[in-house]
Parts: sequence; structure tokens; C-alpha cells
Amino acid sequence: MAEKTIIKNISIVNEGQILIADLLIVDGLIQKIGKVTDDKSFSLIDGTGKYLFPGIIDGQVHFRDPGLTHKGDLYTESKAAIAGGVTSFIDMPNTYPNVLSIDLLNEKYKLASEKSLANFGFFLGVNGDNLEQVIHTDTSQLLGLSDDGLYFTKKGNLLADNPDIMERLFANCKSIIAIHSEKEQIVEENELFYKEKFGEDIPIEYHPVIRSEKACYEATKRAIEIAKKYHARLHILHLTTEAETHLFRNDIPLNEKRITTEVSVHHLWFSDQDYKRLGPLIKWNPAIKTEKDRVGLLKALIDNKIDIVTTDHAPHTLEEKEKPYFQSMSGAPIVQHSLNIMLEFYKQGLISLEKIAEKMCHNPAILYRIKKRGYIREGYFADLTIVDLNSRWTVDKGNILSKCGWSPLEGTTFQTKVTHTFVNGHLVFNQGKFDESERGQQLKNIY
Ligand SMILES: O=C1C[C@@H](C(=O)O)NC(=O)N1
Repeated sequence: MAEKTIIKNISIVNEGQILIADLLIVDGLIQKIGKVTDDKSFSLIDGTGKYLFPGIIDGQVHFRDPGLTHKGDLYTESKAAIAGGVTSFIDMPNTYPNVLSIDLLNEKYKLASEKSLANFGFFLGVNGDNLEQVIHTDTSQLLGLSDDGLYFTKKGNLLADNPDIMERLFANCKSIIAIHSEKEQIVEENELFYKEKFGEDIPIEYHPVIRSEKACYEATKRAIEIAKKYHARLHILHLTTEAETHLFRNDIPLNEKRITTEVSVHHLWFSDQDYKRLGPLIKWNPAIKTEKDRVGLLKALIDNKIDIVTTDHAPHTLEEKEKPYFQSMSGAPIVQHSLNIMLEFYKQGLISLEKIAEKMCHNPAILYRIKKRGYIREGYFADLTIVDLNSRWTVDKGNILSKCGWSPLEGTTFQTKVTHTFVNGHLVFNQGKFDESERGQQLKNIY
């Protein structure tokens, strides 16, 4: 029997407008948007007063599987994602072993098809170690290449630190190259300076001074220059400074842009004023910077200089975080709360619901050329998220689903709640309860 669901009388946030309608899902796909008459064979959800978004596509996560599964794994983190309305994710290559070959990439796809509740895609890792192999591989059918997080293994090997590697890669590879844009040389000089001043335990407030605006700006500027020279397809990951936003254009449609960028939710939510309160819990690379940067990033997002919102969800155990400066791991879990964060900005009158759908759903699908997802359209996969815009709840240890069991948002009260999440037409998350009988699908791209 075909699995059929009707969502009745819901406000659909899609493609720049909000429309109250019914939606019919049959066998994983959106079959009809409009007036649908129900019969007894359909599951029925009353959407009155609620809002329907296309499922969020998170373009940057670290789900830690394989190899680092004490922090998180494809099952636990995809579950946290779904509770936050995220139906698809693209995971970074700094799992162990690092995903530096097509064979390892295919193994990760296999693992995800067994474990992930959400739809999944993976970056192929690229750095100085596998540059020549990558150049001689047909990467045109991959979602993208990235060096993000690979700096934990070997220094001086990253693209942003190495113009020669970038030149060779950008000249020879036409796929999306998503880079972590900080000049480690500048970071290291700053580290040395503050180490002399404070010793091993540098106060955390100096993190954005060490991982400085200059380190980000110079790396981004240089990467863009090299990409322009070769007409390469460059994506700068997790922008953190207002200064960098001026390096990007908003006068070209996204599907024609060769140079794109993103902001991660924590860089919109936290600023340097939060280091005193939260210490190493908000230590991220690149660092959370000033209040001026935070405001500038939100402005650039709304002005379309920044194309998408991601999370860079990067779980570590509390033990790995609560350490002196140099030993404390960078990154934190946040995928479960990204839509709530963006909806708080809506509540504050800073962004519209339509813009949130554009930056978290439509644009990731355009940017990564994802087939039949990211929109609420007839014939598309029924990846859908229902939110109640008037429901208060507080993040605490009891409702955090990420395996590491903590969040820098603990104690934060949100005014909105994800109530239902459909993945491929299957109601995986239903008012706090999970149906885990299905697995997500591999994201396919449009060639
Ligand atoms: O780029 C990254 C990697 C990530 C991780 O923990 O893997 N943590 C970060 O803070 N930034």
C-alpha cells in the first residue's frame, strides 16, 4: 500500500512567499499542493496555525563517523539534525581515516545508508597529501571537495596556507572546492606572542585575537584571487568577519556565481561578549569574533552577499572542551538548534521566514546542485519541516540529542519548536517521538 499523508491547512513558506494550502504526500514525493480532499486511507496532520518549510539542508557538518564515534556518529547526529528540522546534510572529510580517496568516500556512503536517518552527502577531502590524485580523478559528479578540519592532522598542508596547492587545484578542477579560510601562519605568530605573555593557558577571550580577522581576511582574499584567475568554483566556508563579506558579490544569481560563501549559525548567534560566560564551550575555528562582525554577517546574509546558512556542527565531549587553551578542542554541537536560532532572528524582526527558507533550504540545493530537494514543489522529495512559531522551550541536558550530551545553548529559551520532520515522505519526527524504520538517501546532484 502506498504511504499517503495529507497536511491540511498549513502556511507553506516557499520560494519567496507564504501560502495557506493542503499538501499531499504519496510514496515519498509531494504529489499535490492546493486543496486536497482526504479519505480514510490517508494519515492526516492538521497544520492549522503552523508553518511548513522545505527540510533544511545543512551544507557543513562533522558527524564524526567513522573513527571518532565517541563524539558522535551518523545515527545519533542525524537524529539530532531531524529533531531540528534538518533533513539533509553534507559531512566533512575529517573523519578517520580522513576521506582522501574515492574508495573511502564510497565506504562512508555505505555506512550512512545503514545508519543515517537523514539524507546524506559527503565531501571528498583535498589537501597537499592527495592533490595529484584529485587532479587526475573525475570529480564532476561529487557534491564537492573540501579541506575543512584536515588541519588537525598535518600543519601547512591546507589550501589557505598554500597558494601553490591552490593554484594547481583551481587550475585543474572544476568541481566545488569548499575551503577553510584562515592563514595558519598568522595564527601561529599570534599564538607565540600570547604564549609569551600568558604561558600555556591563554585566556579564551584572546581566541578571536589569535585566530584573527587578518588571518581570515588575507586567506579569503587570496583564495578569491586565485579562483578568479582560473575561473574555479570556490566556496568559502563559515565566514566570520564583516570585512570578508565585502569580498563577495550580490549582483549575480546564485546558479551563475563561481565564488560563493556561507555563515554558520553560531557566528550569527554568539559574539566575543559570550566568551566570559561560556569559555571554551564556544571555541570554534574560525573563531567567534566581535559584535560588529556578528551584525555585519547577518546584514550580508540578508543582502545576499552570503549565500547559505550552515552549522559546522562539530561535537566534542565536554572533557575534550573543558581544557586549557591549547588543548581545548574547537567546535561544538549545534545542528539540532539551527532553525530555532534563525527563527529567533525572525521573532526579533531581523529576517523574514521566506529569507530563512531561501538561505537554509533553496540555496544549499542550488549551490550544491542537489536534485529534487530544497523546495516544496510537486514531484520533489517530501523532505519537510513543520514548525510552531509560538511554543517556548528551553535547551537542557534532557532534550539534547547529540551524542556528546551538552550544548553551548543550554539554558537558552527558544520561542519556536519543530513539531514534525518528514524525510522522503516518511514522518521520522512526530512531536518528540521518532520512527526509525527508514534510512535517509544519498543526495544526488544535477549534472
Ligand atoms: O573547521 C573546524 C573543524 C571542526 C571539528 O571539530 O572538526 N571544529 C572547528 O571548530 N572548526
